[in-house]
Amino acid sequence: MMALRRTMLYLPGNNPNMLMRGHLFKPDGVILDLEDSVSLGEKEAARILVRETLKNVDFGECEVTVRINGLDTPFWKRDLEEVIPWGIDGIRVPKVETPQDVKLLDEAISEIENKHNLPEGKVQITCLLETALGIWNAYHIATASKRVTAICPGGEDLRADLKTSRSENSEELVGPRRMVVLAAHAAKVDPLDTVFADITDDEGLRRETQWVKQIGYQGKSVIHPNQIPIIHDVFTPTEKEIAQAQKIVQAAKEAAEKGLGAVSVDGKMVDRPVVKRAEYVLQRAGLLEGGE
Ligand SMILES: CC(C)(COP(=O)(O)OP(=O)(O)OC[C@H]1O[C@@H](n2cnc3c(N)ncnc32)[C@H](O)[C@@H]1OP(=O)(O)O)[C@@H](O)C(=O)NCCC(=O)NCCSC(=O)C[C@@](O)(CC(=O)O)C(=O)O
Ligand SMILES: [Mg+2]
Repeated sequence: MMALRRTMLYLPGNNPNMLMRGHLFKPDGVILDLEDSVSLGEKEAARILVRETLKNVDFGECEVTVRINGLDTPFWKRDLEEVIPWGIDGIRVPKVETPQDVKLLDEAISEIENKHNLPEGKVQITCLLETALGIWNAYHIATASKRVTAICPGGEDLRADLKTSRSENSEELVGPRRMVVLAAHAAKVDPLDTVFADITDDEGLRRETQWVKQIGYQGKSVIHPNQIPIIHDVFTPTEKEIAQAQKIVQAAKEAAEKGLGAVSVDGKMVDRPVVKRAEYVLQRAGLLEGGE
């Protein structure tokens, strides 16, 4: 079945309560964070805490990712060495700007996998694109290694790099978000959206999530457990959508049996792209095998 990444919850690497309990809120994934939620003075202690959490906590069905420090810092290699041996699903790497960044990371991960006799290539990479250069290079970054399975705009850092600020409708992120989603689909990796910073604005979160879903995103990073049900609600097909998709798939099947390409359902043309979209709805609902 299609692996869902509707919500990826950040767990600050210096907060034992959040590290141990985050998965209980049932996000699709958790991101144990060693980067921007941890101050410079706490980097070493957080790395140890994150390692111990990985060793001792059963995260159940959650995808487990660690956000390491940037490749331009003295921390990232030690971060990798401490977390990769403990069976994580992936590394989230911040502020990626070029395909060379990805290659460097890929090689460093392979070295650690080999050293610990782990199957090479199992650890996936999610790239955060948080500068204008990173956004510009999105497709080349997404295709720089087979390990890359997702790319995400990093809205907060991006606003800083673009020398702008957070506006009510995040207009400043429209272009970057569209570039990332296009690059992700071209590269056949998951486009995952950035965080919504106002943890009290449920309506704003719902509106933003509906918009990013509409332009092709498959999920969103999350900073507070209260955001999870809202985002799941938006990204989970409704009963009405499922019923419509089943009707379309059934009509297409019957048409194919009669040797027809296009048919109409409820007065609207159903051809191959419409069927593909309906199949995608059923895959997201866990009712059809397949999908990336
Ligand atoms: C905002 C706040 C301080 C509020 O806390 P408060 O404690 O006041 O909230 P309360 O409402 O009191 O919490 C009620 C209960 O939920 C628990 N609880 C809360 N949050 C939880 C959580 N995350 N995980 C597990 N548990 C949680 C809490 O422990 C309590 O549990 P309990 O006491 O047992 O009842 C807290 O949420 C928080 O720290 N969030 C994560 C912040 C973070 O990681 N930032 C970095 C990642 S973004 C970034 O880097 C930008 C980016 O790079 C990224 C990109 O786009 O990807 C870019 O550039 O854009
Ligand atoms: Mg950031």
